[in-house]
Amino acid sequence: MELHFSKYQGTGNDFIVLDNRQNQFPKNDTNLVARLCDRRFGIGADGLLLLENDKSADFKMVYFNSDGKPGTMCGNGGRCLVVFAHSIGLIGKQTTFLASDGLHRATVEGERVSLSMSDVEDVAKKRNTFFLDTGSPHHVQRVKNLQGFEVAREGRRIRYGIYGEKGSNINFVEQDGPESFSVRTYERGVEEETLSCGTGVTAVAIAMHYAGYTKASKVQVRTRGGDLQVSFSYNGKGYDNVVLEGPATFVFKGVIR
Ligand SMILES: N[C@H](CCC[C@H](N)C(=O)O)C(=O)O
Repeated sequence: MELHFSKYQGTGNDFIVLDNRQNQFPKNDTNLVARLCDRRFGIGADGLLLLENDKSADFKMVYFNSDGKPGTMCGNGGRCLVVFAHSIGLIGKQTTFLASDGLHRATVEGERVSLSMSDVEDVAKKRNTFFLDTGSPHHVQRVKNLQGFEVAREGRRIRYGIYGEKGSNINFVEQDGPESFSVRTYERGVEEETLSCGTGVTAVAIAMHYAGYTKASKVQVRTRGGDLQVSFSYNGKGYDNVVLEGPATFVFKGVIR
């Protein structure tokens, strides 16, 4: 078996990307996916993305976390897959694709991608923490001194302590200005801090607006791997017109034998 792959990254959240329109990838092989994502025994990535055929959209995104198990929606991965689809000539500047949480629209301009995200029905608030689903589940917590914060240790404790086996992604946020925030995320399925998490950044922007820390409907979010923008409309109960915008970059390609 010979598998051609590409490596992409979106604000430092990195992915192995494969064109699986011929269905040749053994996607039930959890150990293989985990091994390909392993940074010592494999190519190394936070996740693996398959581009597949779909009846109603330009393509389907199938996403696995680096533990080899199917993930829910991935915002950085979605942007990477759009750039990949554009590079193989499958799509033009506009596209619609299917992911685990439904249809997404995207616009690609070089390495910049605007990606529509799921509506957010509600935000649960508990003291200074929030829980919401932006296609993936996210805990959002305000902290002081984010750069010195023990993200992996605290993230792991909350992920297993509060959210149990199913778990959640855990985001820690500090406000930089009226419309800007810095975020660090412990990712479920990677079980480590990653340099950026797109659905997490989206969750942070919405939670901070919901709590009144920002009045802006377009928020700048800084991650360790780069900057993202999130825009949205508040409809009195939840959020719609949610768009995540930022870079997605080809890194290298290769063959697995
Ligand atoms: N890194 C991703 C996916 C986060 C969700 C994933 N870790 C899961 O819980 O399945 C992103 O949104 O950019």
